[in-house]
Amino acid sequence: MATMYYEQNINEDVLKGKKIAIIGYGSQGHAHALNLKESGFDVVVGVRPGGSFDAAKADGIDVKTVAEAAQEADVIQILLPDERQKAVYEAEIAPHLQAGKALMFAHGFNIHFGQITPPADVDVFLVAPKGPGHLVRRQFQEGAGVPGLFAIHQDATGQAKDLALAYGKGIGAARGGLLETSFKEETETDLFGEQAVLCGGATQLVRAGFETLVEAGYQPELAYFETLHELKLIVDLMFEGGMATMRYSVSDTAEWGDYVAGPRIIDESVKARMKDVLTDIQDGTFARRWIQENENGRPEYTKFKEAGANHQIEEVGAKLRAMMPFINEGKEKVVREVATSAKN
Ligand SMILES: NC(=O)C1=CN([C@@H]2O[C@H](COP(=O)(O)OP(=O)(O)OC[C@H]3O[C@@H](n4cnc5c(N)ncnc54)[C@H](OP(=O)(O)O)[C@@H]3O)[C@@H](O)[C@H]2O)C=CC1
Ligand SMILES: CC[C@](O)(C(C)=O)C(=O)O
Ligand SMILES: [Mg+2]
Ligand SMILES: [Mg+2]
Repeated sequence: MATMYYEQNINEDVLKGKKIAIIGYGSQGHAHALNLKESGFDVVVGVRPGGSFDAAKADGIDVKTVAEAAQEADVIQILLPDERQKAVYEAEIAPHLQAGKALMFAHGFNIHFGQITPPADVDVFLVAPKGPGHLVRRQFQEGAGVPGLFAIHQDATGQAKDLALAYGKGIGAARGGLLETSFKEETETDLFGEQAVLCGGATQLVRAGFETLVEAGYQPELAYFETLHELKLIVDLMFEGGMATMRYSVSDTAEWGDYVAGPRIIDESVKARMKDVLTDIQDGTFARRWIQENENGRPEYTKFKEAGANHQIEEVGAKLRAMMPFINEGKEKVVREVATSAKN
């Protein structure tokens, strides 16, 4: 059984009075910084001048360079893209990691795969929300919370676990539940989930369904509604009450089709390939390829991104969503960021 912690089990006083540096103000960074600030913690954001530096300032956050924020903080949470963390850590964070400070992550990639090796006299732990940063922020504002994982890599002060729990409470994750894990388990399961199910699996399933209908002569707009738009509504029901609740709401015809056709699509061969993907994660093959891809200037990443953005489903979807402004009500920030993001 997992060990879970909720708000009522956590005393956040251990983190009160400490200065928390959030390094990066992107998807997770803005959510952690704003949620912690509104939970009464002392937050400084460290980011390079330009893009998100100005966004943090506009949000009323105390913003400094990465080195300045790391220097003045007791707790340093690295919320930069995984592939940038090593370089920024070595140049701007490590020189300010005095004994007794805490170094944090929201994903274990750089510690687990040996990219960053902190000194032994600092605490090292992670608090990893199980959801996108913009939803971590949105749900916090709504009084809800995205659940999270926490793990301790080094406990130099004897306070690492209490600090991690207090931090998790500050960002709202303890409203949904904080689950105790290890860096290895968090890293491998997070990579597997995003590759096989949440991002890779889901987008390929939707894309294959859309293409199958369009290639068979059905209208692309209808195919979009059927395979992408409605997926959110179906998943909402699973989210609210599990698969049984979804199956209760759909027709018996749909439920029967679910039982007989589902296993024809996602069969044992899919599971075998999921196991291959997991093996590549566990033995470091995936990490080595991603690190190498970045060292090469991301040629394949750029090609895949362009192909995805130019797919017909995106063009059709954009037109249909423009006629449904209610979809993005209160959510303009994410949509605007996607439109202008070069992520470089
Ligand atoms: N995205 C998510 O929802 C989740 C992410 N995580 C983990 O959280 C961490 C952060 O990921 P995510 O939020 O996606 O990251 P983002 O890609 O959103 O981070 C962007 C931020 O990093 C800054 N940045 C990038 N390069 C540098 C640099 N060289 N020097 C200083 N600042 C820099 C950007 O600044 P600028 O504006 O100047 O470019 C921006 O503030 C990762 O470890 C990830 O695995 C964990 C759970 C979910
Ligand atoms: C599912 C992708 C994720 O792991 C996340 C939002 O949890 C990420 O790395 O962004
Ligand atoms: Mg994740
Ligand atoms: Mg991830």
